[in-house]
Amino acid sequence: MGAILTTERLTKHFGGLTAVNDVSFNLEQGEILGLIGPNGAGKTTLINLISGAFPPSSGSITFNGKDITHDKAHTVNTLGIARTFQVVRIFSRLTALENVLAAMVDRRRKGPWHLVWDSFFRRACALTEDAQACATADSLLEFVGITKYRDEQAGNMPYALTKRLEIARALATNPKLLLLDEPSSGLNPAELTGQIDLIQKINAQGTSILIIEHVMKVIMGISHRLIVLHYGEKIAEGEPETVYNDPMVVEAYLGGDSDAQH
Ligand SMILES: Nc1ncnc2c1ncn2[C@@H]1O[C@H](COP(=O)(O)OP(=O)(O)OP(=O)(O)O)[C@@H](O)[C@H]1O
Repeated sequence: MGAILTTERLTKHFGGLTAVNDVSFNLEQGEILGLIGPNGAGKTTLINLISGAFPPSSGSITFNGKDITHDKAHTVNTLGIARTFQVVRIFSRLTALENVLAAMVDRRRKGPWHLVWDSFFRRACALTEDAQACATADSLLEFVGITKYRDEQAGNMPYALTKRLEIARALATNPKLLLLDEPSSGLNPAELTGQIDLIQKINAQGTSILIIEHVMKVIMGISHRLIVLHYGEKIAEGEPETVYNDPMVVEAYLGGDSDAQH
């Protein structure tokens, strides 16, 4: 199928600190690629670079054959890359439906008056022109399993379901590549299983996924391949079982003071 994402010698310095150092990898079309490494290894920085949150110091990023190295976050999103965050980012005073609609409005780049959330969204679903948007938002809520909370303020939703809402918001931009930053953090075992099922369901629909995860059960269970960062450098890449047993990885990450949750 070929790579949907390629980084070449990607590097990011923060002052004297090199958070990502000379990292090259491919993410294949339709793949779930796991990104692991100890705290501070550079995982979130790598996702920030790919999603256009800030530019790399050097190196390049190619998405779908296009150089996106210096594209800003909104452009990257428009091209088909969406992300979630380690700490959930949703609008707690908007309902679940409004949260998804807001993500769709962002994507459609409407004028600023569309940002007057209260007046807009209360009427949105009643307007014929936005009926399609509402139908899409409703189907996304159903897809991630939170239809019951459609008209609840997101701030009142259980934590695990806010993580699903954030995924629904990312899917609202219709991504070809989804970047998930610790989608299982803070979830109990039953919720973990549900999260794994959801990620696999998204992938089964053809969306490629790059996932950062500390919960080994999750990352080993769903990744087609793993890459490992350590002090900003890629130290291993390959089949999950092989990487998991790589002595360098055991030494750097899975042994010692690792915070990996088995
Ligand atoms: N905006 C920033 N400014 C300065 N330093 C930063 C910035 N973002 C990250 N860093 C530093 O870069 C290094 C890598 O951080 P990063 O958050 O990417 O690691 P991580 O592997 O995602 O860690 P964790 O698993 O704890 O989330 C750390 O030393 C961090 O303090």
